[in-house]
Amino acid sequence: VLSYRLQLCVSVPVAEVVGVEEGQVEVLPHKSVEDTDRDFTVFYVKRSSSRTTSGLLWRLGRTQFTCPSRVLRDQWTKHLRTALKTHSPLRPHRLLVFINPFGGKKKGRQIYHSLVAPVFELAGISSHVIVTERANQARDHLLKKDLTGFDGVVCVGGDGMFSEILHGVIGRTQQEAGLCENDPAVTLQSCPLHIGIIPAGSTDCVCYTTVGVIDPVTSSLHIVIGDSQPLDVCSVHHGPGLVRYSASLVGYGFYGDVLAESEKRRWMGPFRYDYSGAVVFLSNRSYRGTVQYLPADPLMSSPRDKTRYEWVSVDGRFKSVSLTCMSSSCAKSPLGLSPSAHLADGTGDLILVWDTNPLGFLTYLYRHTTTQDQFDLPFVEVHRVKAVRFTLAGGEETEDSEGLHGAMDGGDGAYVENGSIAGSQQHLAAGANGQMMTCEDKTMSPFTCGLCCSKAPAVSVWNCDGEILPFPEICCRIHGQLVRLYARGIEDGTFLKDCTEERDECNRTCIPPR
Ligand SMILES: CCCCCCCCCCCCC/C=C/[C@@H](O)[C@H](CO)NC(=O)CCCCCCCCCCCCCCC
Ligand SMILES: Nc1ncnc2c1ncn2[C@@H]1O[C@H](COP(=O)(O)OP(=O)(O)OP(=O)(O)O)[C@@H](O)[C@H]1O
Ligand SMILES: [Ca+2]
Repeated sequence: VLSYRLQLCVSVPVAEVVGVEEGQVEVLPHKSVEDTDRDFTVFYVKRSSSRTTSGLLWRLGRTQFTCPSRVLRDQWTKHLRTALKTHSPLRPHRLLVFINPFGGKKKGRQIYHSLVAPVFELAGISSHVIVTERANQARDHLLKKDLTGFDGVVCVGGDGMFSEILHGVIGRTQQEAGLCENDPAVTLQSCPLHIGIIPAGSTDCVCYTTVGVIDPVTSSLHIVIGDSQPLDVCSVHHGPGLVRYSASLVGYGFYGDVLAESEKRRWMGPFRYDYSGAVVFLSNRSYRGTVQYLPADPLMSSPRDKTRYEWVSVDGRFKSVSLTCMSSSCAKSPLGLSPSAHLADGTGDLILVWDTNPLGFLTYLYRHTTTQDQFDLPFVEVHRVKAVRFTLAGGEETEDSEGLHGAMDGGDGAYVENGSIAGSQQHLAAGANGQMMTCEDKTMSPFTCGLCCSKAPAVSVWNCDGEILPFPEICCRIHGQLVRLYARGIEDGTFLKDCTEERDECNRTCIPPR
C-alpha cells in the first residue's frame, strides 16, 4: 500500500495491514465513521519509538484514500481484503478470550474492552469472551470444552493467567495425542492453538520477553496480523508425575523465598515483590543441594559417542538455583535473568549462584537492572542445558527423592495437581547440630516453617512461573517449541541513514536503535 503524504512515501507491507474500511473511519480512542462514497481508510501497524521500553511500541496507523469514483473505491477495498487473506494465512478468524478480572491492577476487563476489542473488530475477528470467576477456570475450559473453530486463545492477565492457558493448551494437545505427560522422556506434541497475551498482570514477564513491551495495543496488533513465535517450555516433575510446566522461571532459594513471602502480601499488589525481595535479601539465606544438569552444548558430549550427553553434577550451598527457558525480562530487569537465552532453541539456561556475602549477592541482583554482566562474578555460573535435577545434598534426601530418578528414567505415575501431592507438605528444618529434622507443624510451607521454628530453614521452595512448588526435589526437561505465541520476539533493527521520515513516523525497515 502506498500513499503520498507531503511527498513522503509510506510503505506498509501487506502483512502489517490490519484492516480496510469504507469511508473516513477512526477506531482508537473512539470509533467514528463518516460514510462517504469515494473514500476508504487503511489501518496498519505503525511503529513508535519509546526510550522507556526495550522493544518497540506498535500503534494503529491510519491513512485515508479518496478515489475518483465509488466503483474504483469498491475495487480497491475488495482487492486489499483479498490480499490480506491470501498473504497472511496465520491471521486468526475466531479467538477464545479469557480475562482475569483480578490480575495486576484489576484492569483486565477495561483494557480488553477499550483497547483490544476495537482492534479485533476492525480486523474482522470474532471473539468468544470469558471473564473468569475462579482460578483455573480457563485451564479447565481448555482441557474439557469443545474448541472447534478457534484459531487461538487470548489471555488477558499476568504470568499466572498465562500459565493457566499454557497448561490448558498443552494438556489438551497431549490428551488428544494419547501421550503421557508424567514421563519426562516422552516427546510432547506441539500445540495447534496459538496463544496471544494481553498484559494485565503484575510482572508480565512472558509478554515482555516475547514482545519487548508491556502494551495491550502492541500485543493486540501482533495477534490480528497473525505473528507466530514458537516457545520452549520446561516440564517440571516430582516423584512419579508431572507437577507443572514453566515458560520462564523455575527458581529455588532466593526466588522461591521471594514468592513465598509475597503470597502473604497479595494485598500490596505488584509492589509485593519488591517488599518481599528486600525482606528475603535481608534474611541472607542459602541452601544446600545437588544440581545435576544435561548440557546442551555438543562440545560437552562424550568423545566416544557424539550424540550422547553426560549428566554433570555439582553439590554445594546456593543462594539461588534458576532455570529459565527464555531471557525472562520484565520492567525490573529489561535484559532479564539470562539476557542471551533463546525463546525457541530447545534449551534453557541454568544459573547457579553459590553462597556468597550479602554485598556480593546484592551486586548480582543489582546487575539485573543494568547492562552489566550479572554472570561475570566469581560466585555465579551459567550453563545452557536440556534437563536439570535437584536433590537435597547427601543425607538430606527426603522419601520422594527415589522417585525423582525413576521419573527421569521413564517411570510413570499419576498427574500431580498443582504440586499438592500426598506427603509433599512434610518439610525439614535444621537441627541444632546442623542435621535435618522434621518440623512438627506439617501444615506450613518450609519457608514459613523456618520462621516458626525460629531457625533458618534448611530447604527452600521452588518458584515455577510465580507458582510455589512446596517440595525441593524436582527434575526438569526442556521441550523445544512446544507452544506458539502471537508474537515475533523483540524486534531488533537499525535506523537507516537515508530514511527521510520523522523517527516516530518511520515504518518497517527504519527502526530506531534501542
Ligand atoms: C537492588 C535492586 C535489585 C533489583 C533486582 C531485580 C531482579 C529482578 C529479576 C526479575 C526476574 C523475574 C523472573 C520472572 C519470574 C516470573 O516467572 C514470575 C511470575 O510472574 N515472577 C515472579 O516470581 C516474581 C519475582 C520477582 C522477583 C523480584 C525480586 C526483587 C528483588 C529486590 C531485592 C531488593 C534488595 C534490597 C536490599 C535492601
Ligand atoms: N476469577 C479469578 N479469581 C481468582 N483468581 C483468578 C481468577 N482468574 C484467574 N485467577 C488466578 O489469578 C492468578 C494471578 O493472576 P495473573 O497472573 O493474571 O495476575 P498477577 O498475579 O497479578 O500477575 P503476574 O502473574 O504477572 O505476577 C492466576 O494464577 C490465575 O490462576
Ligand atoms: Ca530456550
